[in-house]
Amino acid sequence: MSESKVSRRGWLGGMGASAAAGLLGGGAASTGTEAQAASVSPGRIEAEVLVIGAGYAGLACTRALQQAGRDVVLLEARSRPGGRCLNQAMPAPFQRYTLEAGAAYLAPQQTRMRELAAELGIGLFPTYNTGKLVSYLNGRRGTYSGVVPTANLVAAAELGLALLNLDGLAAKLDPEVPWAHPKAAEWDSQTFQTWMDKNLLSGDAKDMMRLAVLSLLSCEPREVSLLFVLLYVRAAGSLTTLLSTEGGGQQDRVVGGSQRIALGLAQQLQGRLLYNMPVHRITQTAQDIVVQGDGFEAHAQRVVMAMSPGMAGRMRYDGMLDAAMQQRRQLMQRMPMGAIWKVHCVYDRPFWRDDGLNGQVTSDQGLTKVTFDSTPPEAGAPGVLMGFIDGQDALDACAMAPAERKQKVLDALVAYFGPKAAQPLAYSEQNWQAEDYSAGGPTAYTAPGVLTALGPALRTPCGRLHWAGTETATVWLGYMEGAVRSGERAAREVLARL
Ligand SMILES: Cc1cc2nc3c(=O)[nH]c(=O)nc-3n(C[C@H](O)[C@H](O)[C@H](O)COP(=O)(O)OP(=O)(O)OC[C@H]3O[C@@H](n4cnc5c(N)ncnc54)[C@H](O)[C@@H]3O)c2cc1C
Repeated sequence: MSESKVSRRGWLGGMGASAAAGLLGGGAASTGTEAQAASVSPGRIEAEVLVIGAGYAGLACTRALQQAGRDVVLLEARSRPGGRCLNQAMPAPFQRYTLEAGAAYLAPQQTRMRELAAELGIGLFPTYNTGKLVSYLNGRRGTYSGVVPTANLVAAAELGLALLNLDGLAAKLDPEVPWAHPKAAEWDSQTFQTWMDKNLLSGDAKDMMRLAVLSLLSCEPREVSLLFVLLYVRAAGSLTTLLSTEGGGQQDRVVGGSQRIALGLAQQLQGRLLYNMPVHRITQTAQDIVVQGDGFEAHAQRVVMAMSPGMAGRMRYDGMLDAAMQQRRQLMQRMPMGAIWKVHCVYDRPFWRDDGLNGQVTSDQGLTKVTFDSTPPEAGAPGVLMGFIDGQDALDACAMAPAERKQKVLDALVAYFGPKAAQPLAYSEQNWQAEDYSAGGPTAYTAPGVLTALGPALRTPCGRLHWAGTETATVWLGYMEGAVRSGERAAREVLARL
């Protein structure tokens, strides 16, 4: 393997103290020293391939290139790996336990993530799923089992049929080229709300379907294209798989938090992962491709952008005027992120379990409408209720004072789980809209017209520039699994061209 030429002296001179701390291993995982030791010229990095963004896509891509014997450097803006996946210490006095502020769950079908966990010796455990779910619809509280709330049997039957109908449509799509389906234009000319209005009669069924979209994409049905929803479903197998705990998207959790897998991958990269390196400009020349950020310049033969289209769209791109790049630029303006908060309420014990409840909620009101039991697996750990705030609620929550927001969350939990929920011993919240290098979550989506007009631009390389990130995946698009697979696909693309 040829050696990267990386100047440590130049970076330390050109960057602030926190950046320097990151370079010296002060971030969440040590950067190691191998690439830095190959320092030759101030402020300049040289590698065969540069990967930008150390979320799961970038980590998987860099690892695959390194395993293929290529000289690769991974540049990350933050001082930690994992991107939309973030472990946090629980608030005092429970700080020895971990909360997952971002991605948490793994489905049994998410095989690459599970293989990586196994390889790193990181265990999984089942999401607490014993007992009934709570439904809170039209101001009435009930309990149920399975995927669909049964408080209104007619609506439940209608919803069940709608799920089957959507699964049937999704199954016809080729996830590599959903825009090539004969009905793609029809499906991409309407929002999911339009489809719901045409296909669901009862208000309750519409409310529950809205909740399904909110919980999967953190956007409103009126914002997202039907074709995109079908692609999302197709990439995961079925809507039931996406919405299920046992056997589906929420089946398992990672012991110690899902960012552990990212930290483990980062550690394997032996100094090729550099933190506090936000990239601002990418220039393609006849000989190479140049990446610039605060106080550094990096040269390579190929660059992989491993982040959401919106984040990639914030760069300045020079020397790339071909049609593929013009289309990519347009796409990057047209793929907004969902809006999401994650809140955690910590209690001395998981009291809802005593009432035969598994901590999961389906609600059409309240600031948090979907909750899970996020109690850590350690014996004697405190009970934790996690709530998502999605879509319009998430946008509204940005404008609330912290005390008001917390009170609204607790009001909702009291409605679902009773008065004991009113007094958590600790409370924490994560606002993904406020994260500079995510700007929302869990994934980007497309409004009508975008996939059919610009879908191929998701993955088409632009000269020496390649695109990864979960949004470019065809399997478990929007999930950690999709991110890993997208990174490995981009690595194969690069290897074929080096
Ligand atoms: C609240 C929440 C809950 C979720 N729940 C789940 C779940 O339960 N299961 C699941 O599988 N998925 C879940 N997801 C989705 C999952 O987190 C993402 O699909 C996945 O992490 C995306 O990985 P990525 O590598 O594609 O992008 P990212 O994780 O966004 O990584 C991109 C990286 O690029 C970096 N970057 C951005 N701009 C620059 C720049 N200019 N220069 C250098 N670096 C830059 C960022 O800092 C980041 O590290 C959730 C997400 C959120 C937010």
